[in-house]
Amino acid sequence: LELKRWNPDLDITVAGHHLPGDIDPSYTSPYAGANWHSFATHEDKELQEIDKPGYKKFLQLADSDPRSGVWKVDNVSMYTDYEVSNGKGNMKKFIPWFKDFVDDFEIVDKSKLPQGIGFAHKFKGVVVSVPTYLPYLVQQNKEIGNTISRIPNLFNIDDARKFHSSGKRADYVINATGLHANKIVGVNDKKLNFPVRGQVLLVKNNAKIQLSVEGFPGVPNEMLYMMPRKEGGTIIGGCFFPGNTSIHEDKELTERIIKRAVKFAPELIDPSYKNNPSKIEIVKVNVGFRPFREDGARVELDKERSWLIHNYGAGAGGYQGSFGLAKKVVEIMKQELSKKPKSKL
Ligand SMILES: Cc1cc2nc3c(=O)[nH]c(=O)nc-3n(C[C@H](O)[C@H](O)[C@H](O)COP(=O)(O)OP(=O)(O)OC[C@H]3O[C@@H](n4cnc5c(N)ncnc54)[C@H](O)[C@@H]3O)c2cc1C
Repeated sequence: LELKRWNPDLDITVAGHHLPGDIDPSYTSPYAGANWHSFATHEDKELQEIDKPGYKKFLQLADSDPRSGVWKVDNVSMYTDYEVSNGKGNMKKFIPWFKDFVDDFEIVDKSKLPQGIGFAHKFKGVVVSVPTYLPYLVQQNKEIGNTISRIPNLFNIDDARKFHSSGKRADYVINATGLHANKIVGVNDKKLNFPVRGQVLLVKNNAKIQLSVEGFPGVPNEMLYMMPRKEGGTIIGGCFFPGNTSIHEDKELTERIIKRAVKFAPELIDPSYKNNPSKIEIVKVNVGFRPFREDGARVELDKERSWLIHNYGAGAGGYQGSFGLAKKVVEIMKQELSKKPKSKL
């Protein structure tokens, strides 16, 4: 979409074995929450630059295009007393790099924190309702003149050139194959690519804000986060389990997630708030796999194949980083096309 916006003359086919509407553990995007909450450290300027455009874009979509399924909701991050004491007084750890970048950032006054919480901050956040946003992207692609195409599962990257809608060989391929990118013959990547399991609940209950709580003793890979969706209902998670490939719901984790959610957001089961049910009503349990890559996403021109551009390994931030990653691809294409102007992708 960003490529076509940059250069309307490009003849672009968006091809995938799975397309929006499909549900399959090897296709991550439908399982996400999703929100913008950059995970970049203070030192990781590269990831910060990748995440920045997404924040502005999602705010703009929330303001200007109701079809996108994006809306603005305050985002509060809390850290338990346990987490704060583990930080040994180093509060910088809890203050994100984006404090001067996002709208309305503030440290929450200690007097307003619930029991057991040692520190919290807040900013103007966005929630992307994925079941609305993915079909919206398909529609946007069609309207702008790109072709969407379902293709077989490819085992060799050279085959990707065969699937241009014109029937002719594509001049360029952007490899955005997510989880299994490095298993495709020809995608030579020495870095480790690995799934990080997530389990989130879609519930009928409505939360007031986006809330995350970190620091539950004895379970370092679990946290609480919730994102109320524009159409109603809330996504509640979660966990980060690297290398765990179980596609089955962990029922005990579901129970822990519910217990934490009700503790920190009692409005979820308060009928006086948006007619919420008086208990948590689960619509769906989503188990998904974040496509992590050691040292971050790979966005570059391939060293051996001059027609191949990689864009995979977005990990836990494929939505928030999407516009920044696309920007990098556009930069690469700009350089390439300055060499040969008319292209099929
Ligand atoms: C529980 C959970 C919560 C998340 N929450 C957030 C969040 O709040 N914010 C955020 O920014 N991110 C979030 N993420 C991360 C985000 O979902 C991912 O980073 C993103 O979806 C990755 O997108 P992708 O396009 O790279 O991969 P995918 O969505 O997996 O798409 C890959 C595409 O390539 C195709 N493909 C792959 N291999 C082949 C092949 N061999 N041949 C043909 N086609 C192929 C697939 O069919 C598919 O169409 C979350 C993830 C999970 C699991």
